[in-house]
Amino acid sequence: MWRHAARRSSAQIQRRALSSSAPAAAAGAPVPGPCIVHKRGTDILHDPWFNKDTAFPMTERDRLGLRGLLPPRVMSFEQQYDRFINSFRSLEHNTRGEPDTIVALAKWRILNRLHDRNETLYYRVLIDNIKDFAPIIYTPTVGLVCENYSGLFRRPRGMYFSAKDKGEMMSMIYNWPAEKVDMIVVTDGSRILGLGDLGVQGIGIPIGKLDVYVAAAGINPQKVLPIMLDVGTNNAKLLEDKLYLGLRQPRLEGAEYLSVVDEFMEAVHARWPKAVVQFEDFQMKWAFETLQRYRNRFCMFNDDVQGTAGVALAGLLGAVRAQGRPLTDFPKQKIVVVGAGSAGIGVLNMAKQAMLRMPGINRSGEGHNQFWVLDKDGLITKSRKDLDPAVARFARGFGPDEVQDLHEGASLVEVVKKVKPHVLLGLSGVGGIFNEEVLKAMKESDSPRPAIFAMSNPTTKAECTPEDVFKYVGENAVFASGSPFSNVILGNGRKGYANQANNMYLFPGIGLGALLSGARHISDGMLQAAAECLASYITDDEIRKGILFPSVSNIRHITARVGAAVVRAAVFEDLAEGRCDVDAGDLKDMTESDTVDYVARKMWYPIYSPLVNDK
Ligand SMILES: NC(=O)C1=CN([C@@H]2O[C@H](COP(=O)(O)OP(=O)(O)OC[C@H]3O[C@@H](n4cnc5c(N)ncnc54)[C@H](O)[C@@H]3O)[C@@H](O)[C@H]2O)C=CC1
Ligand SMILES: CC(=O)C(=O)O
Ligand SMILES: [Mg+2]
Repeated sequence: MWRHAARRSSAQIQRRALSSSAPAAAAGAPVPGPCIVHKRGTDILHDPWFNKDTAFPMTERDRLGLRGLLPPRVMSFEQQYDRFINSFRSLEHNTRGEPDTIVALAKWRILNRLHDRNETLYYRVLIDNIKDFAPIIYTPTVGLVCENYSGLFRRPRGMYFSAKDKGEMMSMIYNWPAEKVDMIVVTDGSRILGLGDLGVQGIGIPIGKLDVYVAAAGINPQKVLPIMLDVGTNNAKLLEDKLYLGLRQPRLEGAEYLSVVDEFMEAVHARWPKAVVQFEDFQMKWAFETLQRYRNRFCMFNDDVQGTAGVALAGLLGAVRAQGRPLTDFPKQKIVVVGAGSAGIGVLNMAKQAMLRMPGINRSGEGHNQFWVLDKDGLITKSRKDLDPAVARFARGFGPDEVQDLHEGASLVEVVKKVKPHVLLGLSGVGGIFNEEVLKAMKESDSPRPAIFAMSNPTTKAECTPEDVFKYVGENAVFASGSPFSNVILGNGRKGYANQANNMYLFPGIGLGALLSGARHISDGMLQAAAECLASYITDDEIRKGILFPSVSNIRHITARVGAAVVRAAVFEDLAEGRCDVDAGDLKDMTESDTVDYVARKMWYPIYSPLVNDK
C-alpha cells in the first residue's frame, strides 16, 4: 500500500511538505478524511482538539448545534493565524523593557492559552514559527515555568502517578481518555534541566518535550501523553511552599522507588504495548538504573543519557571537520568534559564507542583515553574513592601516558592549561563556570579551531556565553550551547555562530523512528544511526563558517531524516516488526529515499478537518 503512495509523491513535493512554511495539504499530501464528532454545542467549543473558534463553517454550526454560540462572521484559518501572530507581536512590543522573566512568562501564557483553546491553531503556529517559539515552550522558558508551576497551574495536562497510587496504576491508566497513545515522556522531577529537584513541578518538561514531538516529528497530539511520577521531593523549599501541588514527603528510595516505576511501566505496556517511552530528567542514579532495567523489555530510551550523547557526538565530529581534518582523526582529539552526570557520562560512552570504531584504534580501548573528566570535586583520577563504575572507565591514571602531570581534583583552569584540549564540553549545570580565565586558557588549545560546548540548560546555567568565547578564545573558535543564544557580530562583516547543541535535534527522530519501525526495543545501533544522520546533515561549507548544527527552523526536515535512519537501523538489526499496514517485509523493501518518504508521510500536520460528513 505504501508503495503506491510513494510513487505518487515526487521528491520536490516531499521537500515542500516537510518545510515548516509549506502546509502538507497544499503540497499534495493526503487530507485527513472527515471525522464525526459525537459532541455538540459548547462541549465542542470547550474541546481544544475539535474547536475551530470563529472558523466553524455554517454547515457545521447548523449540524453541531453551534448556531448562535459564535459571532456570525466566519473567519478563515489564515485570518485566525494572522490574528494570533499579531497579538503575539503586540505583546512583544508592549513588554519591551520589562524584566526578561516577566516577558518570557507572558509569552508562555499567551501560547498556553491558545493550546487550551484550539490545538490545531496552536500546533500550526508552533510548527511555522518553531525557532521563535521553541525557546518559550521548551528551554529556557520551560525551566521558569517548572519553577513556578504550582502558582501557574490552571488546567492539568498529562497524567500524574504518585507514590500514593501504588497498586492502582493498572486501572488508573485507563482514565486517560485517548484510545491510542504512541509517545510518552515521563519524569520523576528529580533533575529538571540544571535546576535540580523540582518535584511534581517538573511535569512542564514532558509537556514541552511532547510539544516538540508534535512540531518536529509530527506525532499526532491526541496520541501523546506527558507523565509525572511523583515519588516525593527532597527540595525543602517546595515542601514548605503552601501552593506546592505534589506529595509533601521525601523522595522514595531503593526498592520502594523502583516498585513504583515498575508498576507504572507495566501499566503503560498493558494498555499501549507499542508506545515509545522517553525517560527525561531523572537524577543520575535512576537514569542509569532504569535504562538498564527496561531497555531490553520495553521500547524506551533515556533522552538525557542517549539523546544528548548523539547530539554531542555530532558536534564533536563537526569540530574535527572545522579544523580541516578527516573524521579518522577524531580519536586524536583531546576532550575535557565538565560534568560527570547522566548527560556527561552518556556523551563520554558514545564518543568512546565512536573512537573505537575508527581505523587504527585498539578495539579494547586499552591505553586510549582522550578524555579528562571533571565533576564538582575537580579532575577525576583513579585515586578517587568510591567512584561509580560508569565514571571509573574515564578516570585518568598515573601511567606513562599522563604527560600532563595532573593530580586528583585538579581545577578546570589547571586542566585546560596543561592539556590544551581541542574541545571543552560542559554538562555541569553550573552557569558561568567557563569563566574568563578558563576561556583565555582555551586560546592556547592545540586546535586551530578550539571548540567550546556550553550545553547546560536553561540559559542561566550555560557554562559561558558566545560573546565571551569569541572575545577570550578568539574568532576562530566554534561554539554551541544547550539553550539558544544569538550569533555574535565580529566585525569585518564576520559572524560568530552560536549553534544550539540540544537533544531536541535527535529525540523526536529517535522516538518517531522507533514507533514507525515497530521496534521491540531501541538499540545502540539505532541511536548511532540517528547521531550519524545528524552529523552528516551539515555541509563542509557550513562547517568552515563555524556552523555545527542546522537551524531549528529545519527541525521537521531533520527529524524525517533522523527518523528514517532509525527505521533503517532497526530493520538492519532485525528489530523492526512494522506498524499498521506496513509490515517488516515492506520496511525491508524500502530504499533509503522510500523510507524518508514513508516517515515524512506519516507526520501529522495541523489543518481543520471536517467535523460532519458531506451528505
Ligand atoms: N544540551 C542538552 O541537550 C542537554 C543538556 N543537559 C544539561 O546538562 C546539565 C547536567 O545534566 P545531568 O548530567 O543530567 O546532571 P547530573 O546532576 O547527573 O550531573 C551533573 C554533574 O556536574 C557535576 N558538577 C556540579 N558542579 C560542578 C562544578 N562546579 N564543576 C564541575 N562539575 C560539576 C556534578 O558533580 C555531576 O557530575 C543540566 O544543566 C542539563 O540541563 C542535559 C541533557 C541534555
Ligand atoms: C535538554 C535536556 O534534556 C536537558 O537539559 O535536560
Ligand atoms: Mg532532559
